[in-house]
Amino acid sequence: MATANKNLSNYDKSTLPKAKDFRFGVVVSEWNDTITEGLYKGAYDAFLDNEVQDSNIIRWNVPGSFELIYGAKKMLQTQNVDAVIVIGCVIQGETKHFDFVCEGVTQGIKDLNVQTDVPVIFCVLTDNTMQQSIDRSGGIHGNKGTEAAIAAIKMAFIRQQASLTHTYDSQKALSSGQLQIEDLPLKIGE
Ligand SMILES: Nc1c(NC[C@H](O)[C@H](O)[C@H](O)CO)[nH]c(=O)[nH]c1=O
Ligand SMILES: CC(=O)[C@@H](O)COP(=O)(O)O
Repeated sequence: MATANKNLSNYDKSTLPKAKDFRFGVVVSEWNDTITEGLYKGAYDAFLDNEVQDSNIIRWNVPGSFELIYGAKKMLQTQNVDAVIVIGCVIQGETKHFDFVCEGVTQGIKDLNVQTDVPVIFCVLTDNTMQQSIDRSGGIHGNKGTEAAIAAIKMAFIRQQASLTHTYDSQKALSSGQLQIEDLPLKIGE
């Protein structure tokens, strides 16, 4: 559904997982900073509205959207976070640079979601005009930053549940005798 048909920034807190104990990283591009600051405010306000503690929101800035990839990689490698949001705003200029930046960031963030265990939420506007960016960072079409924070809360919960499920299954199988210790994958140094 196109954003123009529905403001996706409205959410019902009662339907969301409890986020009080989650820690979130947010990597923010400085390109088009009037837009990225609006996106960040949307995300930050949504986190606080869902009882995320200010001290559990870690913000780093990077020069442009292409650097969001490296920034997110170092964030999840060095910080104990349950999810990361990358915030950027790429606006079409005169050349094909827009295409390469957008594709590069998209693929890079996708790779991080495949290769690492921490969800990285894609909050990068790829707009034709500044007005489209204004409309989606707290304007008539809502705030993609708000949507990203809600997605981050949901994905952090999924990650938490998945780890519990994995641990529970193996312990349950072991205690019930269905599974012998030698059947478990050999883990060195854990
Ligand atoms: N034109 C935009 C850029 N371009 C800069 C790149 O993201 C990158 O920082 C540069 O190529 C150096 O690696 N970045 C945006 O975030 N938004 C733009 O509209
Ligand atoms: C996405 C960009 O890098 C772009 O805004 C730069 O503008 P131009 O294509 O006119 O050099």
